[in-house]
Amino acid sequence: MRLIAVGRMKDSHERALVDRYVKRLNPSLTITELPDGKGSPAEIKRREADAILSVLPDRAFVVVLDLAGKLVSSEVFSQRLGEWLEAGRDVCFIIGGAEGLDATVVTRADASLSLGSLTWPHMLVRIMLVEQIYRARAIAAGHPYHRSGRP
Ligand SMILES: C[S@@+](CC[C@H](N)C(=O)[O-])C[C@H]1O[C@@H](n2cnc3c(N)ncnc32)[C@H](O)[C@@H]1O
Repeated sequence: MRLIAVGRMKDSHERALVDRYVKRLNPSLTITELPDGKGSPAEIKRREADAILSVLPDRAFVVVLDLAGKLVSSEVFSQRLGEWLEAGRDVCFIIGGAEGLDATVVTRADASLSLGSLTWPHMLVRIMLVEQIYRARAIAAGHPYHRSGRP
């Protein structure tokens, strides 16, 4: 699996949180950080989109993190992720920068995921996404990390 994310995570506490989950993931997750775009908001989005699309592997199964994306439970996310992995394509998550994702990236996506209707800073989204990927794989493996709390 891959994660393409705009912006460098400089804060060591944030990096430690990401590492906490990434080091336990199976299959592994490779994170590619892209520099923040420069210029007007529209130019920033277009430049970041060019950079994102240029590093996407061929045949990637692209999942964008988007406010307007699909809202799913952790259990459903676990099931979907399992299906995407079994399909054998390179599952590639994308998190935008401060201006969000350009329409060209959203259009390229095979799936979209929302973490709710609140707007989160992209570094927090990265932390929450890797936790949810870890949780999804724990659910798939029957590991007690996840407790649904509901019948
Ligand atoms: C600060 S947000 C960008 C906000 C931008 N105004 C927009 O409408 O997308 C940076 C990135 O974090 C991700 N993001 C933020 N909140 C999210 C949410 N609730 N669900 C999914 N992704 C989110 C998206 O990938 C977004 O491009």
